[in-house]
Amino acid sequence: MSMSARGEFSEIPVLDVSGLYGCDEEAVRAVASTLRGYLENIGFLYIVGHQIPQSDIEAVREASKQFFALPEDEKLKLRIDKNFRGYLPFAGSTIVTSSVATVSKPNQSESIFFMHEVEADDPRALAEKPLQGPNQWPDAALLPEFRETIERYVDQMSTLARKMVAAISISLGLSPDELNAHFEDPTTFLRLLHYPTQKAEEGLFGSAPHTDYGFITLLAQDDVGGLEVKNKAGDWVPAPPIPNSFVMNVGDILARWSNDVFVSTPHRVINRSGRERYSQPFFFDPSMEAQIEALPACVVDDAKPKYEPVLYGDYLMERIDKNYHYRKKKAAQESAAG
Ligand SMILES: O=C(O)CCC(=O)C(=O)O
Ligand SMILES: [Fe+2]
Repeated sequence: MSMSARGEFSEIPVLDVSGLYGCDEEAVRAVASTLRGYLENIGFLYIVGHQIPQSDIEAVREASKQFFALPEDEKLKLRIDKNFRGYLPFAGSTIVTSSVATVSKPNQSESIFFMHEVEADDPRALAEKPLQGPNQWPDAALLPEFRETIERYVDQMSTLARKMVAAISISLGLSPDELNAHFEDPTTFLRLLHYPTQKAEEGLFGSAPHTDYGFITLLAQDDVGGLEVKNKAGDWVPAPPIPNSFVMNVGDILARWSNDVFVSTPHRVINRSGRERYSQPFFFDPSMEAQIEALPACVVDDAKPKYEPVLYGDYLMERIDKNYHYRKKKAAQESAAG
């Protein structure tokens, strides 16, 4: 593929990560080294050779289709809550912190978020720590296998994500476990997305141009297409469906942590297909308590790091409060009170 410098790309590269699963250290280093180049220059790649069965990915897609096919009042019983778990109806989010575009029309999608599970009687939930509470599940009488399917997938995706975290560590010359230490209680989001067919209209997006907040995103998409990634020239490069792959991308906190060695690249979705589209991004992020401070491996000599250290939890709450309508009133009250 043609890739010469940062941001100059005309397609999204494919990386076979099967080498990460063996014990050949040379093979592990080779994967990590190629990965580093992609994360530095593009911020996006496909990964293949992961160990997640296609049938488990498809089971989640089926579960997602069944959920979105429920009557609206049934879905609204799970309306997204203060812990960011649940259903975000069609046109529920407009990205206002986007530095990439002036965005005014709501996204043409509906979605449901499942985060890491926190039981109602968990001390974190009882103390009302931000984003710590139970997930909201559809009625098991309506969708009997839904919860099991989702929970199995979240386990599998977390294992894959940890592999990728280790590979990123290695790519930076760190020990494989160095970054994983910040993911002791990882903040995870599985988002199931449904994009109805949309009309071609200026400024109308399934998902408006944005960067992801977190560390890495691992996305499974159906065969419809519509995801696009922005290159340095400002062209939108398609990331079409590739069987058995995940699209992996760098989120803002990884870019910040790496002192901008890695790049968090704007992307968007326009569903021009005339078909409905389903996708399932999995966001794997640090513990809320993790201190995110420029990795020494990413700072040249005695240069001053570009960003102040930040607690992941503080950073995340600020981003979430800015972007979602349903939280805005609450956030305004909180800042008025504080
Ligand atoms: O649906 C997709 O392909 C992308 C979704 C996305 O970018 C997001 O949810 O952050
Ligand atoms: Fe995204």
